[in-house]
Amino acid sequence: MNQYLALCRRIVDDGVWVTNERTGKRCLTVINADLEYDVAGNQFPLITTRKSYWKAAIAEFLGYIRGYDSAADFRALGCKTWDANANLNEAWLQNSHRKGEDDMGRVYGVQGRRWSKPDGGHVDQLRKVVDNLSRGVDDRGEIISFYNPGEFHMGCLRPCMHTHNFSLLGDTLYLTSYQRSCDVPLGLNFNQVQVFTFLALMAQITGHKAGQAYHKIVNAHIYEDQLALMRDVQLQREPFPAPQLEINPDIKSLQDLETWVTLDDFKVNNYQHHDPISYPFSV
Ligand SMILES: Nc1nc(=O)c2c([nH]1)NC[C@@H]1CN(c3ccc(C(=O)N[C@@H](CCC(=O)O)C(=O)O)cc3)CN21
Ligand SMILES: O=c1ccn([C@H]2C[C@H](O)[C@@H](COP(=O)(O)O)O2)c(=O)[nH]1
Repeated sequence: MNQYLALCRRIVDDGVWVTNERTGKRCLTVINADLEYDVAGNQFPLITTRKSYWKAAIAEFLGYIRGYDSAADFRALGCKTWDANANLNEAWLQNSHRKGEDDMGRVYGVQGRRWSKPDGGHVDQLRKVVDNLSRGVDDRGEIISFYNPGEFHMGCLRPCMHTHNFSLLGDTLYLTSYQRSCDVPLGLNFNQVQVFTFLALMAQITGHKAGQAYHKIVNAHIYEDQLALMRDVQLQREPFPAPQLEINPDIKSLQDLETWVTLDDFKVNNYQHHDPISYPFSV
């Protein structure tokens, strides 16, 4: 939690105003942030200086794991975060690749599970990583990349957290995740939960101990209409100790994640938090 607050403070104190063409808003911006999560010690990096909707964050990630491309499928899991980008983003609404209501196009999970090969067929990146790690193999390329510039025009948004790189040292699994663009008041709440949970889940289904997760962010920003709430409300609050994440131990394979797992298979224990803060969202 302290590293999150330090990043917020750094943006408020040292950030530079940058105008963003896509949203038409100015963002207070810093470059380069390195966050680290103690998955081994189950220090769940949930924001405590406001109420954080961690279930929606896990649901969103489960949708990526399943390769979903429809905001309706995300809603069915308990996550509304793709509604606006799928249905209110003017450029995407005009795009001939959009297949209708709720379609997100070839984003995130579609690339992770069905990356198109130029000679036909698809690559299932996640399946390959799970299979290797389950055999105790780290080929130094256990990478899942959602970043496919050749298909950006076929999706509603370029991926923000775009690459997840797993590493095995002995029987301990590590994860390094890369993010090109980060909405610190809203998106990072979710992304911290997702990086942590991804490592915890992958360790569980491949039969390894979880180590640390490393989260590397390039452009970290606060939108102009979020700044006062962050500076004058959230940053004035004292954080509580980190809660713990409990995952149903019956989840044992990628197939389990693809078929029967729901949000009821995740619990957070000892979550103490301050009141909710409703930050504006930019489409
Ligand atoms: N501007 C922007 N920021 C983002 O963080 C973001 C995007 N766009 N577009 C794609 C996804 C969607 N994500 C989102 C979208 C909405 C919330 C949000 O509204 N969160 C609220 C309430 C969530 C709930 O009730 O479930 C929050 O207070 O955290 C968070 C992440 C993250 N991404
Ligand atoms: O997982 C996510 C997804 C999105 N974001 C934020 C970061 C930016 O504020 C927007 C995306 O806009 P771009 O113009 O494509 O950079 O969404 C996030 O923080 N986390």
